[in-house]
Amino acid sequence: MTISVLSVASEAYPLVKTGGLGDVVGALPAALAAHDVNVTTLLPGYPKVMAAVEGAAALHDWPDLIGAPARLLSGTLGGHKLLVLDAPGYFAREGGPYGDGAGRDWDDNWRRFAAFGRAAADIASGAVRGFRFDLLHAHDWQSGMAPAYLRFAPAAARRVRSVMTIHNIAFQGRYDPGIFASLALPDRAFAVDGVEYYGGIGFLKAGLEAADAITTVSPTYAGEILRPDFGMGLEGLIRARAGRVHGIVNGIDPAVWNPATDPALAETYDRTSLPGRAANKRALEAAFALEPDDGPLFCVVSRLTWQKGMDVLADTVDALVAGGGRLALLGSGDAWLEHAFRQAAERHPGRVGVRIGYDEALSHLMQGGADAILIPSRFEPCGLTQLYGLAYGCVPVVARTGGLADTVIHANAAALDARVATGIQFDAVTHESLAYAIALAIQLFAEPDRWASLQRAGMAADFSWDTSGRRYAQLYRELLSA
Ligand SMILES: Nc1ncnc2c1ncn2[C@@H]1O[C@H](COP(=O)(O)OP(=O)(O)O[C@H]2O[C@H](CO)[C@@H](O)[C@H](O)[C@H]2O)[C@@H](O)[C@H]1O
Repeated sequence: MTISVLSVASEAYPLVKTGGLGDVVGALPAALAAHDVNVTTLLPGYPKVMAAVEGAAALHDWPDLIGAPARLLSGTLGGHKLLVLDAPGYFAREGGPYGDGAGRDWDDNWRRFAAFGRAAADIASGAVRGFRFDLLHAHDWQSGMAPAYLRFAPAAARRVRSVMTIHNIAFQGRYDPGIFASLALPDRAFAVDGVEYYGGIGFLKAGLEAADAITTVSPTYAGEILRPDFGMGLEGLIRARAGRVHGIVNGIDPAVWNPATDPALAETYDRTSLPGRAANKRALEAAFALEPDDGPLFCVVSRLTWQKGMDVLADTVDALVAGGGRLALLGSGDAWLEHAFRQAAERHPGRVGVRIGYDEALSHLMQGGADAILIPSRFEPCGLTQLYGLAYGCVPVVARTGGLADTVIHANAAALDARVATGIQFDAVTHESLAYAIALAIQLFAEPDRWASLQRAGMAADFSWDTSGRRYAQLYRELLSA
């Protein structure tokens, strides 16, 4: 039996992406189609998303959706069904999906994403003629109210199952209790097993409490968030619902991330033609004004934040250069970290190149041209850049946490001898252990056979969506038969 799922998210590649959430939501429809699951994606009508549904006729109107009018439009996303919530009062703004160009969050984010969640629940439960879904799958706090609205719908409404996925627990959508009156929920929803969260309202909390199942994006992280240091206030709830928590690792979309076909590369290559990477290394050096040489070239493609351990990396750049390495960094985020990396580039001209900003094509060239990618995250639900690194022969050097622990095989002596190692892991996110991991990478790089073995083993690993798509499909079926 084919299952129809409404996937509800604030980002989906290629229409809107600020990070890994966009990649995963963009890849899910194809990943699940192979397992007899029909996915329709619902996105907010940001200007770029609206451009993709230009001229579409309205399928439904909400005269007053949590305080502003909205309509529903349809289009396609990579050949799969797309629904767009056109609500100009909420989404027709310049800037990013969550804030203005200067990075300040919009003051009315609670209203924007409450409206989004409300619309999702209406659509899933059949309020829009022509649409009927078996299950609603919500991603991150921006969609967290959708399962809550389903749960607190009038008793007569059709029961629709729901799944809440945590991609990043650090962002929780936490607001003052004063907004409750505007959410159009029954009074009983303001309760510890409802939308109430430490005296206020929690959007992610609401979704986690209401959903029939909770998933996160790696098995290790699913275990970590039971603990206070990773659960960030939600660990109690997650422990209470532990029987419903599943860790399903992300895959990568081979149509977008494949070094044999990638149009962003200077030269395409595969596992049998690794020397083809040299042309990409030269192009990368040119793009970052680095001295061309054959020594180890590290890269970073990351949000510049505490989560990603970028403060520790900033303290370790000098050691990396002193050891004979070079660094190309692409990222944006906290102003003080952007400043620290700009200064590092000034200290080490030709050895450290920094590009502050967001550049999708350049991120592909970095994976295709750098020798290793550094990912010193303090927590990492799954991580995608290490998966791209593995697929591209750009050896990941990662903190042993979350999905990084699950997807990289550390180059210890036994793994190297068995030729199964795919990268380097280190334990504590400190200057000392990161410097040690970088030194180990430089040492292994100096042994070309060993290094090529790391690259080839990584490129041979299977991170396609096939296995994970099957697991989501299985979970949906279990929930529908319960
Ligand atoms: N400056 C830049 N220019 C171009 N591209 C850039 C960029 N900065 C980052 N990216 C891209 O954004 C994505 C980042 O994805 P990650 O999974 O590594 O982390 P993120 O924290 O965003 O995702 C959260 O959700 C995902 C999805 O579940 C989890 O894997 C992860 O652990 C979790 O923190 C990658 O595609 C990367 O290439």
